[in-house]
Amino acid sequence: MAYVLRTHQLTKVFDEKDIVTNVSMNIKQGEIYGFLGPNGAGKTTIMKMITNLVKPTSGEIELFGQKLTPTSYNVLGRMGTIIEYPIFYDKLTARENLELHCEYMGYYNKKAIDDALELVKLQNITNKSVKDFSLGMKQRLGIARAITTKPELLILDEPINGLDPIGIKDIRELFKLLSKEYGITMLVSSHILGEIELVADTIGVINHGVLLEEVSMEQIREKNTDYIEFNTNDCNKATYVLSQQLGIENIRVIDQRYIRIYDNSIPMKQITKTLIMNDIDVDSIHQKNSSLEEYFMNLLGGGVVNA
Ligand SMILES: Nc1ncnc2c1ncn2[C@@H]1O[C@H](COP(=O)(O)OP(=O)(O)OP(=O)(O)O)[C@@H](O)[C@H]1O
Repeated sequence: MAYVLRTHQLTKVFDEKDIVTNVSMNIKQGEIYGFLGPNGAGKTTIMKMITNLVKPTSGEIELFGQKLTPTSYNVLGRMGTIIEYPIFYDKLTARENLELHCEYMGYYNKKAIDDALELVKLQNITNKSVKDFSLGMKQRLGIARAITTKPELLILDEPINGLDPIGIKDIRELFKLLSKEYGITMLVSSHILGEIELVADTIGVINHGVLLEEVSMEQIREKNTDYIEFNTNDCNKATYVLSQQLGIENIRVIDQRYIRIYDNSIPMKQITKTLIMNDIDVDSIHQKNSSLEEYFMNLLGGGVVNA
């Protein structure tokens, strides 16, 4: 398996506070890696360490198979990044901003600028200065800037933040295009699951600086378990009866109103019968599929991951 980016036990302590702890991420060539976690989880700090903007307290970063050091300029030149909000020269146009950027990077190539502007659909906005751009246009220009130098890896920190649904859809399509057509590996952070799950091949979930899970979307979909859910006014008695009489252990009480049974071996009919025979009122009992959202909510212990 070819990895474009790996971190090994990456750790950052700021002011004696553990901000990132022993994070080992593995990003494969060509994939979109969704980096999901609530605000303040440590995503930006990790991205800054990967781009040499912040020095790790300990641990290692491996980019394109090479260990990242303070002088890894060649490796950094193979990446395009937007970390926090993209900053532009406000009075200049989109093209002028890209030209300046390319000159600064020592990579002036008119065709690359044309291609990048076309990819993000800004090729016809010729006279407008960036100060008159919408947030979505600025995000798209940020991506254009990150891809003008033909990077192999794109690192984008919350690129969808603050965009309207149409802007989000545009960016999502752009990500897929960059990944599938141009083979660019992407590390994209977000605190919103709905944005990430539609584009990512692999998801890394982080909370309080700890990587809780790194899993492919395919595996996640397989892991989504079925359960039986019913509504009752006496959850305590119901859980007691189900565990004592049917031996069901995998039970969860939601809001003191609903009970979920994660045990496929007992038929729904038998559960209903047992509850009724024990004088427990049961409203609406049904078989359900737990959603992806619940899976992540459980993992994050209620952290914000949905819009
Ligand atoms: N230079 C710094 N000095 C001290 N603390 C910092 C510094 N940079 C970040 N932090 C703290 O590290 C924690 C993680 O911040 P970080 O920006 O990495 O999180 P995040 O997951 O990207 O969240 P957000 O989406 O809100 O930016 C926060 O509590 C933040 O206050």
